[in-house]
Amino acid sequence: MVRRKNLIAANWKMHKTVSEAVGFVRELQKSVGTFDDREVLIAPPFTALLAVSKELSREDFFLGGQNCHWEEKGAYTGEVSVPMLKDVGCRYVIVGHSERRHIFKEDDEVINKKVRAAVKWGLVPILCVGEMLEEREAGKTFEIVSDQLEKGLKDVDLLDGRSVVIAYEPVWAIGTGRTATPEQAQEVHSFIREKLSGSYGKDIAHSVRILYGGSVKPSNVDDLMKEEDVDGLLVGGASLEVESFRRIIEYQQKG
Ligand SMILES: O=C[C@H](O)COP(=O)(O)O
Repeated sequence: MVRRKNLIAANWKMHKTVSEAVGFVRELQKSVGTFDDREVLIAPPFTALLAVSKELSREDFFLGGQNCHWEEKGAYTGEVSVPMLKDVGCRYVIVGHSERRHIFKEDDEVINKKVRAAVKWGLVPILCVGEMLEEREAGKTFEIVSDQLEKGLKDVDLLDGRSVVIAYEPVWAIGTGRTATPEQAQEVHSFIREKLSGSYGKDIAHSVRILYGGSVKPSNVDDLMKEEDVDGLLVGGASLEVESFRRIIEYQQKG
C-alpha cells in the first residue's frame, strides 16, 4: 500500500497573465514552509504553463494543466494534448471539472477519454466529480458521484493507486462561498474510497488521493484537512492570492 501524500492544488481557471503567474510562484515558493506530508500543485492557464514551469524550483511543487484533449495531435483548433502538457513540465491535468461539464458540455464519455489519454501518456489526471444542489436535495449525491466515477474511470488502470487523483467538488460549493462541512466532505470521500475498494481492491483504494474542492479558504482548511479521507484540496478563488494560498498549504496537521 502506498502512503498517501496530501496534494494542495491551485486551479487558477482563467486568471493571471504570464508575469502575474511568475511573480506569484516566485513569492509563494519563498514563503511556504516545507512539509514532508504534502505537495503543491499549480494549474495556471495554458499561456503561463511554460513560464511557471521554468520558475518552479522546489521538489514539492508540481505543474498541472486545467484541461487536455484525448488525441496526441491533429486538427483540433484550440486544443492542447497530453504530450504537449508533459513537454512543458506538467505532472498533472485536471479533467471533468464542473465548469467543463456544465459550460462546455463535456460528458462522461469525453471525460473518460481524457482520463485514459492522461494515464496513457504519463500524466496524473485529477478526475473531478460532484453533485449539483438539486441532486443533493433530492438525496442523489451518492448515485451521481458513483456514476461519474464509474464512467470516468472506465478501462483506466489505477496501477498502485498513484496514477489517478479524484477530486470531490460539490457544484453548489464552487465559487459560492458555501463550503461543504467537513462531515459532508468526509461522508462522500469515504463513499468514494469504498467504491474504489470494491472495484480495485483495498490497497489501491487506500493509495488513491481524494481531494475536496469548493470554497476552500484559510478559515475552513484546518477542519477539512482533519477528516480521514480528505487527502488534499482543489482550490479556486483562494489560490489567487499568495497569502491566502500559503495559509491553505500550511494547514494544521491531522491528529
Ligand atoms: O477547482 C476549483 C474549484 O472549482 C473550487 O473553486 P473555488 O475554490 O473558487 O470554490
